[in-house]
Amino acid sequence: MSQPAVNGVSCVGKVLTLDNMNPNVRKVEYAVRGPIVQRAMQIERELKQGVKKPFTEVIKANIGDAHAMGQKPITFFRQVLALCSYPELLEDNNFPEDAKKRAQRILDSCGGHSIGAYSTSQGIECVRQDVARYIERRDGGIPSNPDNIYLSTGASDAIVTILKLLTCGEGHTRTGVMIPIPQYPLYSATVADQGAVQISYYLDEDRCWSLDVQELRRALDAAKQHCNPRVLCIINPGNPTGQVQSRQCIEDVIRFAKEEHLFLMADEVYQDNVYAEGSKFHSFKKVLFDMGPEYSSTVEMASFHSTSKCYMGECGFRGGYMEVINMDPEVKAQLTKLVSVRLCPPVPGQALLDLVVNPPQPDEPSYTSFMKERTDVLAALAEKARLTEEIFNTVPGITCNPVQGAMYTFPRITLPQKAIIKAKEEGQEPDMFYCMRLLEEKGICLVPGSGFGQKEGTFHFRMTILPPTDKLKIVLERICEFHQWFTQEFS
Ligand SMILES: Cc1ncc(COP(=O)(O)O)c(C=O)c1O
Repeated sequence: MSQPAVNGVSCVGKVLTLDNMNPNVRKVEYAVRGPIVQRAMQIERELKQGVKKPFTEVIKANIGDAHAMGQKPITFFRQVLALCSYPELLEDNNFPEDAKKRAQRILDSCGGHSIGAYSTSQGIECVRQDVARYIERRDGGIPSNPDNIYLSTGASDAIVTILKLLTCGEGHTRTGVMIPIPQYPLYSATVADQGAVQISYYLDEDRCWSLDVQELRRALDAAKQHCNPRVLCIINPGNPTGQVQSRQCIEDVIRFAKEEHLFLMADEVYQDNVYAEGSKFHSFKKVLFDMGPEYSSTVEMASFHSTSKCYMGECGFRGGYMEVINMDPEVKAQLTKLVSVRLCPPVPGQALLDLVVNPPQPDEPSYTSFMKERTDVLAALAEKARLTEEIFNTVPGITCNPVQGAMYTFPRITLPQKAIIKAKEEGQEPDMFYCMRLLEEKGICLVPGSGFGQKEGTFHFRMTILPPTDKLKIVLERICEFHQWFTQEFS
C-alpha cells in the first residue's frame, strides 16, 4: 500500500501512485547508483558541516567515471570540441591546424554549421562513415557499411533500443535474455523494464571469469521451460569482472548462438582497455567473419561501443554507436523509425565519437601529443590493474582475479558467519552490510557484489581501478585494513 505522505508530499488522491505505476519500473534495480552511493553523498554533506569522522574525504570507487576520478581530457578532443562549440575560435592561432580541419569538417556536416542543430536520427553521416572505417581497420579490413551504424546516447541507449526491439510475448512466450552473472546491471534493469525474462549464465570465477559454453547450455535448457530465449548478451572485456575472453571462447559463443538461433549482443565498450600479458581484444564481428559465410551471413548481431571508457573516459558527452549485422531489412526500418522518435543523440557526443574513431594521424601536428596522452592513460591503468590484484591477494579472506581488462576488480571476500547473520537481521545482503561498514569506517564507497549478481553463498564487491595511483594505493590499503578489522570484529 502507498504511504499517506513521503517527504512531506501527500500521496492521497494522486493519479500516479506506487500501487498503480508501471510495475516493471518498480522491479528495476541499479546498484551502481544505489543506497550506498546515496549514503556516501550524505556523509560528504556531513563532513562539510563539520561532523567528525575517522576520515576527511569520501573516495568514490563505485563507478567507472574516469574524469570524476581526476583523469584529464585528451587535449586534441577538447580542442576540436571547443572549436565546434564556438567556431569564432577557428580564427585563433593557438589551435593546431589539424584540430581546426576536424572541427570544420564536423561543422560542415551539421545543419546550419552548428552543433546546436539536430542531426539525422541515425547520426551524422560523415561520423557514421568514420565509424565504419574505424571498424574496418580494427577488424583487419572486414567491410563495414555506414548504413549499419547507428550513433547513440552512450552505449546504454543503443543497448536499451535493441533489447526493446527483441522483447515481446506473454507468459511462457516472453522473450528470454541471456545475461552473464556477474553483469553490468543495465542489462538486468532493462530486461525487467521491458517485462522480459532474465536468463542468468554464470561466469567461472575459478577460471578468471571465463565463459563456458556448457554453462550457456545449462542456463538455456532450463529457461526453455518457461520463456522463449532469443538473445545472448556478452560483455567483453567484462564489467564488473575485468576478464578478457579468448578468441576460442568467442568462436564457441558464436557457434552456440547460431545453433540456438539467438540474437547476439556484444558489449565491447572496453575494447581498448586490455592490460594483461597474453590477453587480446577480439571483436565479435571479426571472429564471426573469420568463421566463414556459414556464420557471417546468418548470425544476427549488434555490437556496441562508447566514448565513455577506454583512454578517453568522456562519459558526460554521451557518445556511442552500434553496428547491426545481418538484421532483417524490415526490422532495420523499424529500428530506424524507433530511433527517429527521439530525434537524435547529442551532437557534441557524435562529434567526440568522430575523434575517437578518427584520431590524429602520424603526419598531423597533434599526433605526437595525442599518442603520448593516450599511452600514458592506458599504461597507468595497466599498472593500477596489476597493483590492485597484487595488494588484494596479500590479505587472507580476499581473493582477486587478475584485472585483464576494463576498469574494475571484483574480488571475492570471505565473510564471518556472525556478520552474515547480523546482516540478515538488519535486512541487508551480507556484502551490502560489509560495504556500508567500510563506507562508515573508512570513507570508501564500493558497490556490493549482490548488485551485479553472484553465485549463491559467495560475496564480492566491485571497485574501479580509476583513482590516480596514489589515491588507489590509499583505497587498497584502507580496504585491506578494514577487511582484517571486520573479520576480527565478527569472529
Ligand atoms: C559494460 C558496459 N556497457 C555499457 C555501459 C554504458 O556506457 P555508456 O552509456 O556511458 O556508453 C557501461 C558503463 O559503465 C558498461 O560498463
